[in-house]
Amino acid sequence: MNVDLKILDARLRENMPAYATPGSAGLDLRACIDAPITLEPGQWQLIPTGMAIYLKDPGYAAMILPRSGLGHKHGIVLGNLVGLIDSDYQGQLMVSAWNRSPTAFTLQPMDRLAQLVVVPVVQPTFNLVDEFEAVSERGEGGYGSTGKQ
Ligand SMILES: O=c1ccn([C@H]2C[C@H](O)[C@@H](COP(=O)(O)OP(=O)(O)OP(=O)(O)O)O2)c(=O)[nH]1
Ligand SMILES: [Mg+2]
Repeated sequence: MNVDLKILDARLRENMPAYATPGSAGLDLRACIDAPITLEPGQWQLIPTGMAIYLKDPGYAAMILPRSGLGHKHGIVLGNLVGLIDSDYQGQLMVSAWNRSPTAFTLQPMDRLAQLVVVPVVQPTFNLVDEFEAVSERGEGGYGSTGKQ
C-alpha cells in the first residue's frame, strides 16, 4: 500500500518517518516542537508531529497509539486514549500528550512520542431489524457473563 505523505517540518527530513524494524506495526511520530515542553502531573498538550498523511481509501484508517516505554515507565499516554485518523483527513497529525503520572515529564524537540498504525476499516451498510437471529450462544450476555476463570 502506498500513502501520500507531506513533511511539514524540515527537521523530519534528517529523520524521515520509517518503521524501526521490518516487523514494526507502528511508525514512530516525533514531537515537532521548538523548545522542551514540561508536562506537569495530570497535564496534557497537543503536540504537532510535523507530518500529514492522506490515506484517501475509506478502507483504511490510522490510529495513534502510545509508545509502551513512555506509557509504562513515564505515564505519557494520549489525552484521547487513542487517536483515530480518518482516511479523508489531510491535516497535520497531532498527538494529545497526557502525563497521567505523579511526576513531571519533559518532552524534548524531535523525541519519538507516539506511534501510528494503519489499519483496514469496514464501513458496513446497516440492515434495520426488530429482532436479531436467535442463533447466538452469547445473546445479550456481556460484562463478565462468562465468569472469571
Ligand atoms: O489524535 C488525533 C486524533 C485526531 N486527529 C485528526 C485526524 C482525524 O481524522 C481528525 C478528526 O478526529 P476525530 O474524528 O477523532 O475528532 P472529532 O472530535 O470527531 O472531530 P471532527 O468533528 O473533525 O471529526 O483529527 C489527529 O490528528 N490526532
Ligand atoms: Mg469525528
